[in-house]
Amino acid sequence: VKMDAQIANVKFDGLFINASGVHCQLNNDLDELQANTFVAGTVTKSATLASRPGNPRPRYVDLAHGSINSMGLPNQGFDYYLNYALTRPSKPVILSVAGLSVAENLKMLTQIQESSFDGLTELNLSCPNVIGKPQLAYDFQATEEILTAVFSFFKKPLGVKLPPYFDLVHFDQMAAILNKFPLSHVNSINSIGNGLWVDPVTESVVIKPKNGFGGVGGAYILPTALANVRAFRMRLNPAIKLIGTGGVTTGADVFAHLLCGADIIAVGTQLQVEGPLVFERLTNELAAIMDEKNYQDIAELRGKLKTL
Ligand SMILES: O=C(O)c1[nH]c(=O)[nH]c(=O)c1I
Repeated sequence: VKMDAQIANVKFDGLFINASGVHCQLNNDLDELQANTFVAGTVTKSATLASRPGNPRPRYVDLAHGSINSMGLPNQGFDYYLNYALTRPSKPVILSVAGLSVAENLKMLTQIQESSFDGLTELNLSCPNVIGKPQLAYDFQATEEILTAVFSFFKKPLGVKLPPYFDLVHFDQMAAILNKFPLSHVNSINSIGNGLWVDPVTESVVIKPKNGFGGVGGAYILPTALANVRAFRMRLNPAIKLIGTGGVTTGADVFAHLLCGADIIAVGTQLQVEGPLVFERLTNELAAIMDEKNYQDIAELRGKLKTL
């Protein structure tokens, strides 16, 4: 079964990447994914200029049908990931940046522009867990302003990581903004921000930061992820590709994301829970579904979701 995709000048020989934040903080984590036959590319942990320890622990918990996290952007610092991208990969590396200010984002993007990096860059506009900082992509004016500033000098392929939206008018408004820019891709969705999990035994929240509020991932968020992928596929210029992220735990979930229009698929919570073997399982489960339906190539079904 043919499973590949292209975003800008980058060819992915397969469908799967990790979701930024999972299995991608250190070189060894990234190398392990790069070496995995069923992984087509890797995304680095979103970077800030300086390294960060992140929020106090416990800051990640697996739940019955997903996860909750308030990591707080722990990372080794931008140079670490740029170096990785420049020296190590056999497969595509997507560099994720999440500066704490517009200036910090522009500084990192300038360094990428001036470097020999020729892969994809992803501007994370949706981190929900930096205390005191909003998810930037919920501010449409600020989003348009930062993309205008970025594209005034950044000439390499650039995508954005978006939070989930929950209102069709917001899809219209956000897509209208994104269509103004020569984006390589949109990665949708990030975790559903500021969920809360309560442990009835301890009568307590389960993560320490932010009084227990954190981003929700995993099966809980699949309907929201599918809606966002579909909504943006229907609204964005075809030249803007889609990375479908959120709620993938089975081959059927992958198939659903593809029907909604995803070009490649990112796996987060289920990678955290199951480890890198998840990619072989998802590949096999998807291939079985495609065989059963007599599809030879993903291109035959991508974006072909039917309505009633
Ligand atoms: O807390 C985090 O580090 C984090 N957690 C998320 O769920 N999404 C993000 O984009 C980030 I930057």
